[in-house]
Amino acid sequence: MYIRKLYTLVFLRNDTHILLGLKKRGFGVNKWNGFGGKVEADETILDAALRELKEECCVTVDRDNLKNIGHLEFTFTGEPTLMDVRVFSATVFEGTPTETDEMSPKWFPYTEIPFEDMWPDDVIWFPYMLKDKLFFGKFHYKGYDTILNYNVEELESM
Ligand SMILES: Cc1cc(-c2ccco2)c2oc(N)nc2c1
Repeated sequence: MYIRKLYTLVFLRNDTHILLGLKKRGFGVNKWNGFGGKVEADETILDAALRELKEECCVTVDRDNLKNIGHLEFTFTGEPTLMDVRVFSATVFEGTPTETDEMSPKWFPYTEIPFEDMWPDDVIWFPYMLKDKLFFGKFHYKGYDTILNYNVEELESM
């Protein structure tokens, strides 16, 4: 029986590049990732995704243009929390990605995604995202660097 905590992760994409942010502090520091964070008690998951994106890189997305593309669950040996991460992507957005206290944004060609400086699960589920397939992945970590076991499946709908 886990304590489920909701998080969001947003990826901005165009035909050739994906926007990643280098986390400058806190959880996942020094890893490239999408933009996101905790869903607060007083907000919807979608509002949290839009809020975190704006806070972390000054970009705004119309909620109609934010697509829920995946769902990830992370558990950790010896810890009671389950991180329930809702993954979104957008191709239409307003504003220029700008560095903040939290994140340093950078556009990466799809052929140059820096997996060695990202969470170890990313290399496993990114291919689903990059092929525009909906996905559900469960990862059980030992610490924050080692995946003990995982499962990823393609979904017909979220
Ligand atoms: C354990 C873990 C957590 C997250 C996370 C924290 C907040 C939003 O996502 C990840 O993100 C990615 N790409 N792998 C991740 C692994």
